[in-house]
Amino acid sequence: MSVEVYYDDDADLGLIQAKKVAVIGYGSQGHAHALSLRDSGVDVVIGLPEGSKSRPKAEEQGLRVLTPAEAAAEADVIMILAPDTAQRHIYAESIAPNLSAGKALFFGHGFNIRYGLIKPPADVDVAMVAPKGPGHLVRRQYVDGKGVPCLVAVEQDGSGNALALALSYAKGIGGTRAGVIKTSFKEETETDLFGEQAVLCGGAAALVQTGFEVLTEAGYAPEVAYFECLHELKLIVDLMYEGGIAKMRYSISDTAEYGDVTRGPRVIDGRVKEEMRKILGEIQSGEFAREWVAEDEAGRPNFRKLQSEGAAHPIEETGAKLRGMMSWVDRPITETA
Ligand SMILES: NC(=O)C1=CN([C@@H]2O[C@H](COP(=O)(O)OP(=O)(O)OC[C@H]3O[C@@H](n4cnc5c(N)ncnc54)[C@H](OP(=O)(O)O)[C@@H]3O)[C@@H](O)[C@H]2O)C=CC1
Ligand SMILES: CC[C@](O)(C(C)=O)C(=O)O
Ligand SMILES: [Mg+2]
Ligand SMILES: [Mg+2]
Repeated sequence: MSVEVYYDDDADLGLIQAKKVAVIGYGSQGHAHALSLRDSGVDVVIGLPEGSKSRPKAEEQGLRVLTPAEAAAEADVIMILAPDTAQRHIYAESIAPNLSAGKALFFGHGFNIRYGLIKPPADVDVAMVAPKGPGHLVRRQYVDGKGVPCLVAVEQDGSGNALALALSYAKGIGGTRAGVIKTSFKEETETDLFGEQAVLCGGAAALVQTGFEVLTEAGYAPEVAYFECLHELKLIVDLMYEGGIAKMRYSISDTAEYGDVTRGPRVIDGRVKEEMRKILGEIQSGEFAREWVAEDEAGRPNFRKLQSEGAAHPIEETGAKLRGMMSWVDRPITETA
């Protein structure tokens, strides 16, 4: 199945420049979209509740900040970049009353539409521009003249022009510099959740922590284990990013490559693949979404406990000490780039 990939020449920045855009939320994605759209010549307003800790950050950047309802009322395009679990409440209280016919409702991830938590009226555009990368790097890449690839999708095309508008928005945040793939809300949501759970975040973090534990429990120095299992992973993944697994294997020693092809499949074996299939099934059936919404509504007790355990893992203390010695690595997260 071939996909459509759009680049700078396929998108007209003028479409989004002609609209007023409300970015609801100013966190990882919100600050990146808002600042890059503004730098692309778009009229942007931020929607945040009174008392939000993000307000001073947006105001320091010279952005106009209103409440979500006021921002939605002013805007032609409303991009929701608040936490997924908060979006249905923000929509009901602040956006729906201000979502008149002809406006566009945009998302950075399809969770609330895919699982039926938000049901917009038929006379508005509903589209998604979902960067395939963390917001702080979306902004950093834009500033550096590069871009993070994005997915776009159109759920409702009230105007008949929703795809062109989404592509224009994607160009405004640098996405079309790297490539923008047209997909559906369903495909984006299910693949994004799978990727972050099984591979990018859940899988990778568990792999790193487990490797670190095996080495340190066997008596090796935590510092050596940290460099081996975490720090060097970035350098190995950099080669994969540049030229695939083939380029990584070209650069490593043949001893490493032999160990890679004979031992890797013993670590990530049939049982792991079967578990990945189960995780995908929970995403497809809506089980994960129901669990996450219920956990959030209960005040996130299990999530908070697991977050604390992760933060207390010995690899964090070792890493903090070592990164402190490498000024180029210990780079603060900033919303001001
Ligand atoms: N993080 C990422 O890189 C990616 C995220 N996404 C998607 O982007 C969306 C935003 O995620 P992310 O950037 O991580 O979110 P963050 O948690 O980083 O930021 C959320 C922002 O929303 C604000 N907020 C919280 N409650 C409300 C409210 N009731 N009304 C308005 N604003 C509110 C927060 O303000 P305060 O400071 O006051 O809490 C904060 O500014 C999600 O749909 C996510 O799935 C997609 C791709 C990657
Ligand atoms: C990989 C995590 C992510 O999906 C992302 C940065 O793309 C997220 O939801 O934060
Ligand atoms: Mg993602
Ligand atoms: Mg995600």
